Amino acid sequence: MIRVTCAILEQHGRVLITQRSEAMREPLLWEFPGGKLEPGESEQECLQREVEEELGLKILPVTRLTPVVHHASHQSIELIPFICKYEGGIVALTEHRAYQWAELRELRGYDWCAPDVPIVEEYLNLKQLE
Ligand SMILES: Nc1nc2c([nH]c(=O)n2[C@H]2C[C@H](O)[C@@H](COP(=O)(O)OP(=O)(O)OP(=O)(O)O)O2)c(=O)[nH]1
Repeated sequence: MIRVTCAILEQHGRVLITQRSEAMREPLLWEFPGGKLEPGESEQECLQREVEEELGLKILPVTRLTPVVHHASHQSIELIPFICKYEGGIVALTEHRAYQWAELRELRGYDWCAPDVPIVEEYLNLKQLE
């Protein structure tokens, strides 16, 4: 099982979401930035490293939400979400096709990677936007 962390990065009541590029697996779907856990790394360290690599941003993971296990034909992943605070930097995309600071009420309208769907629901539930 591949373990992947992802950041629900909040700022000014919006959340940063990223669109996977044509070159990535799951092309053009939306996700929360993050990536695979490396040996010896904590989940929070992984997230800080990945968001710095992918977006050039400093973040602080604050609240861990419920991990989602997803079985696809070629692999199984455990996607581990954290609500995160922005700490610094300006967005500079290195891998993704696009990003959006999405309003919470718009979040359900994006074409998400399958494992992200329950995470969006848990997050909106937490924010009382059912
Ligand atoms: N980062 C991220 N990956 C996600 C999400 N939802 C989801 O299904 N995934 C999947 C897509 C990929 O199969 C896997 C993460 O791989 P990745 O390619 O983004 O991570 P990485 O940068 O560490 O990997 P690599 O390209 O170096 O091999 O998890 C999500 O919200 N964020």
